[in-house]
Amino acid sequence: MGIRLSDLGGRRDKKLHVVPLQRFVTYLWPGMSGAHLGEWQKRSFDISSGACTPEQTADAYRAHILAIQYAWASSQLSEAGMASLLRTYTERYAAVLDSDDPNTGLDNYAESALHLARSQKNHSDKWESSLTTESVLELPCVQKMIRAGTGVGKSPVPPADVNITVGQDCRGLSGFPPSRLKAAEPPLNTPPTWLVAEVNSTSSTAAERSRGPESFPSHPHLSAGPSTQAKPLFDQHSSAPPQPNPGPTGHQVFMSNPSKRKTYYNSGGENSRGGAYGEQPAQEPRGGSTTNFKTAREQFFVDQQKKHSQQPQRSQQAPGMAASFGGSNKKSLGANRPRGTFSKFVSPMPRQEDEVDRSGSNNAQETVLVDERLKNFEPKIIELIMSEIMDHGPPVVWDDIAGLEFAKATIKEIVVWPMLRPDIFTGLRGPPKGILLFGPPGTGKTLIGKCIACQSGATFFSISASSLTSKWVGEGEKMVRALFAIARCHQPAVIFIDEIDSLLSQRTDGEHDSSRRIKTEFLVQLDGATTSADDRILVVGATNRPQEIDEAARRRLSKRLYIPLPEAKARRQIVSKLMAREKSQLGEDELESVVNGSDGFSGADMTSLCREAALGPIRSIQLSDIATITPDQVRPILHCDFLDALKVVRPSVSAKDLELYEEWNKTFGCGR
Ligand SMILES: Nc1ncnc2c1ncn2[C@@H]1O[C@H](COP(=O)(O)OP(=O)(O)OP(=O)(O)O)[C@@H](O)[C@H]1O
Ligand SMILES: [Mg+2]
Repeated sequence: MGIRLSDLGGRRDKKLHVVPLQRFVTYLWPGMSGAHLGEWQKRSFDISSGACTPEQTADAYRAHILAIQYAWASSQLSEAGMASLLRTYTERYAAVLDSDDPNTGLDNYAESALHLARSQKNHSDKWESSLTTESVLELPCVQKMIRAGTGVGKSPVPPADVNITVGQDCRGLSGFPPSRLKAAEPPLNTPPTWLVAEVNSTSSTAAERSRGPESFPSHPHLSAGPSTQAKPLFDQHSSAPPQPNPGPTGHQVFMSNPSKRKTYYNSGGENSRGGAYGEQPAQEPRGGSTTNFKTAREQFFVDQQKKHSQQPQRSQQAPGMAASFGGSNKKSLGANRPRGTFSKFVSPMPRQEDEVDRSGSNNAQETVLVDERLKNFEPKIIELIMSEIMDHGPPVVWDDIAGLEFAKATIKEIVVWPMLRPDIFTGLRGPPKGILLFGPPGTGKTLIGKCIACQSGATFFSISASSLTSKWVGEGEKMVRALFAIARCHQPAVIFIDEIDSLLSQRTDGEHDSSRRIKTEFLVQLDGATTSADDRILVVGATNRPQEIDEAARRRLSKRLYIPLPEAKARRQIVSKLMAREKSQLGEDELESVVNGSDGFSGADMTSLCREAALGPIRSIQLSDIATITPDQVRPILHCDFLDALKVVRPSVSAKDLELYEEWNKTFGCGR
């Protein structure tokens, strides 16, 4: 094939371009004739001759790059060859763009890209082509091409004519230089792909520009597709001297650094199949004076974000951008985060629900003692059990309990001392874990429970049968389990179950399943609590119907203490203690007669007797004086008042009932 290297004669620095140009043409069209090679040689030499304006040079290099891409895309060029050529021509192209010498460079890379990204005109937009889709078809060269396309095997134009004369003025057609006309004349039946694409894109670009700047491609400088080849290679308007350099700004300083640009192009040019220039400049290392540098793409997104600050950050690249950068991984100002348009927007502001949840959880943490052992229980049940912890209220001391010396001593021995000295009460001396207080009503069983709560220093749970029963099936068992679990978390603990007969009455065949399950669960828990050596949980039950307690519960409440009716001494103490708080005049003999007259009375009955006697002074006041009398004028409680009270207050416990208690105490009781 006849490569006419003779055409290179007289050109300066021709040696520098012959070899790459030959290789380029060989890569592009292995079977190309010498006319093609000459065309490329001529163009390359014209570019490097210095006769071209920087704009023309940049356009020419860009055309080279596109031609390389087309050749590679049409399998006319290997990938390695494409990468090598791309590297060469992108470096040259970048050098023209970056150079701040107005004679050789544009120094407007970023600025130009920014303008284009904003769909604004820059100085490259000064060129206005007069070509339209219709007018381009009327061009002689196009007509020739059309005619040549209809012919077979004929070349209408001699190969020698297929040359591009760069930089020559064109007077024949406004906006379409003769070089373009020459280049457009088809030297072969099938013109080179780049040439056809270029002509087509030129016409389309003219049509687009006629529609206004809005329809202009957003990023023609960096776009790879044919439609983005928006500017002609060489036009008369672009030969005008470049715009005065406004002075290097931060980004211009960076972009005018050819070494950095070289690194930029080398970084991804070979592997970036979809983009002509590989990695975008956003991946350049930043620091020092380049910290404030923003690439055109970054600046574009910043502007977009400012414009649409109310909208979520865009994650999708603009179509032009995506085409330009090939869709490879790019660093940007967060625009390529994996948060798509339809992905959930996460507001940096705390949500109201979060605030509620957080406060709710805090409250729950404050009200419910979190323990690993309680994790399986519902918070609601735990909260209910915790509310059953007895509020100490008015303190009750042992002396407030009249009589009952043996019971008090036993309870002190079982409850108080082991709590105080657990190291001594070990082994066989270990206290019983279950106590049953049984006896006639009103004898002070509940009062003893209150005293234990106050004096033992243990966590006191006062549980009634009603608090453990629920209309919901299964809730009662959960309550029982939760009760003992919480007690284990708060050792030492006393679980006081008043009226325990209602909870642990003997199981019968006719009873409801739910109450039977609660009893069973309670017995299971009671067994564990009363047999575990490590747990310091005391279960105290009180009942005035001990004979109704289930035998299994009776066994578990091993210390069964009879709380009998108060003896005469105890009754005296009750009256004396109550009268000491009131204004009374009760002599020893008179008190003795009251104690003797109240035989068989319970502690509650003795309290009722004193209340009745205390109303005697009021009843002696005249009705006319009741509104005006002062407290000091009310007379003291006298013996006669007790005698009147003894007439109306009767013992609440019958002798028959007492026999049952005595009998049961002899059978199951632990007292003397
Ligand atoms: N031993 C006592 N010493 C002082 N007061 C007592 C004594 N026993 C009973 N009382 C008085 O009687 C009231 C009722 O006592 P308490 O409620 O403890 O009786 P109880 O044995 O629990 O009766 P029930 O079996 O009906 O529940 C007490 O508030 C107290 O005023
Ligand atoms: Mg009671």
